[in-house]
Amino acid sequence: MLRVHDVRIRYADRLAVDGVDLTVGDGEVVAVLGPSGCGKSTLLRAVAGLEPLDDGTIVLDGHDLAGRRPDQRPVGLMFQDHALFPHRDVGDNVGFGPRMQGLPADVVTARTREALALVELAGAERREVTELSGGEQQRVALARAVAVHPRLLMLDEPLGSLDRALRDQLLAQLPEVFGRVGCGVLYVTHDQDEALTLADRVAVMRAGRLLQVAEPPVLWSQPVDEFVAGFLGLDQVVDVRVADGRADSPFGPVPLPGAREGAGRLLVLPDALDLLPGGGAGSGAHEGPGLDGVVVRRRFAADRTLLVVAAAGRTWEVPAPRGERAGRPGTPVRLRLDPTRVHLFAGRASGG
Ligand SMILES: Nc1ncnc2c1ncn2[C@@H]1O[C@H](COP(=O)(O)OP(=O)(O)OP(=O)(O)O)[C@@H](O)[C@H]1O
Repeated sequence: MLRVHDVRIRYADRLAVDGVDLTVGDGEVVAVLGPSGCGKSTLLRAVAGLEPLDDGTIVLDGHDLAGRRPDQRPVGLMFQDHALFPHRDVGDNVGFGPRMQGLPADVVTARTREALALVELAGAERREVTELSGGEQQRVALARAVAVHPRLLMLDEPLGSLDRALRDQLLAQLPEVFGRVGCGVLYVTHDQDEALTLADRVAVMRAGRLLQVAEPPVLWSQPVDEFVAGFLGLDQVVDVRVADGRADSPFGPVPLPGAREGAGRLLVLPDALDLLPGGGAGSGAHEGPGLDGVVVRRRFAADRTLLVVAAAGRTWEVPAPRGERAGRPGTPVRLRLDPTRVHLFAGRASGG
């Protein structure tokens, strides 16, 4: 439905967007994920018609958007600073787009009602924007973006200004809203949680270029390089040497059928490791790939407890076993590696 082809956008002497190709299908949610300054917003602004292209094309529903003003493009926009009109009430804010489209008053009213219901603010038309909480304001901004019945909904860091609890709450609601709106969605964020939670496909951007566009499980288990992995929080990477379909790693030999020979870097996925049950250091030598280490500390993540284990000159994280005394600092343990939960980075000499 949306086809961005070889788009370049230059500010003075620097390319903010450098040869980007990206598609969004009807009903598909695509997240553009990348660090601050990588060009995400510029790309989104270009699709909205707020930034001229230096090169490339943007086609929506088969129509080249070149020369179409922002208000002539069938897109809905929502930004981090929601930019609601403070002196108008909720209904006037949400009805703004449909009014600008020249729709009759009764249609504007119906669109407004429908959009507010969608974000669970039914009946809030006459409330003052200034009296709403931050989360409610963001929902009004979302309602305003969908009230125009866009073909493409574009959101730029829509949850960026919210505190953690509100952010999580809205994050949980967004998939249903997107599903009910039913149009394509382009979602810009620097937060990998948001991208992986919401998107059918994630495009990872760095310095104006897209490094990888993939479905979340693929991105997570087969990142193209260490930057993409690191940006997703995957940082358990070790040097290996591959020969005869096996990687010689600190865990011992790891089978990698078909992998290219030579030096490489092996990503150990977060779910690859557990503790050998009942195993102190030195036990389980015949249990497949493993590594002896010592518990450093416990770490509480949102929904589980992890043990930080020192082994082979670095630390690793494994799910903590149940039980009060299990995994006390100083306890010798044996890490067990699931050899199917690793990924060898395709690289110069080490690809595979
Ligand atoms: N109007 C402008 N004039 C000159 N340079 C700009 C302009 N807008 C953006 N840039 C530069 O272009 C690059 C990309 O900016 P952009 O806002 O697209 O990045 P971003 O990934 O969205 O970052 P953030 O999440 O911080 O907004 C940055 O280096 C930025 O400084």
